[in-house]
Amino acid sequence: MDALTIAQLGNPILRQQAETLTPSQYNDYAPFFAELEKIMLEHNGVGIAAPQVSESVRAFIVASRPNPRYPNAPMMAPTLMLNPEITWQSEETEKDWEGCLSIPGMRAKVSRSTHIDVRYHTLDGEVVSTRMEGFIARIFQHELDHLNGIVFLDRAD
Ligand SMILES: O=C(CSC(=O)[C@H](Cc1ccccc1)CC(F)(F)F)c1ccccc1
Ligand SMILES: [Zn+2]
Repeated sequence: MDALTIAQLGNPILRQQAETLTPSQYNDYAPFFAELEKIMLEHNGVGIAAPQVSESVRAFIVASRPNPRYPNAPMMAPTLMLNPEITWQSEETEKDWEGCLSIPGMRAKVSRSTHIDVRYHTLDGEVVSTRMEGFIARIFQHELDHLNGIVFLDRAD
């Protein structure tokens, strides 16, 4: 597999509805997901969605960690989420800064639900249902938007 590159705003791939992955595809995509995590870390991202490297499938990585903008962000191991969904989201929202590897140099404040219930599949086919809050919930909502052709500037207040 040749090196992945990050699609920039204007690339139509970022405006597509990504395709659901079938469990039989999970293992075929394992090498791609490893590359996806690598390029996210190379760019100091706290998340990345498959369409951002021109693979329009419903998968992303969430990798919260403390950073200058969110010093008390929780430290979490990069987590690959397949066919992710929000099953409930709080009415309560919070505005905060976001960035995007596909829109370098831009920052904007975006309102996101402060609490969400999510469901996703892991590479070994487990179904995970859990509640997220705060910065991790923000990253999840940002990445899920990428699977639906939405970028954070579309939601900037
Ligand atoms: O500029 C970045 C990297 S942008 C980033 O990591 C995106 C994820 C993200 C950053 C901040 C809030 C929500 C999501 C990754 C993307 F573009 F692939 F989705 C940043 C990192 C931490 C906090 C704020 C900004
Ligand atoms: Zn983004």
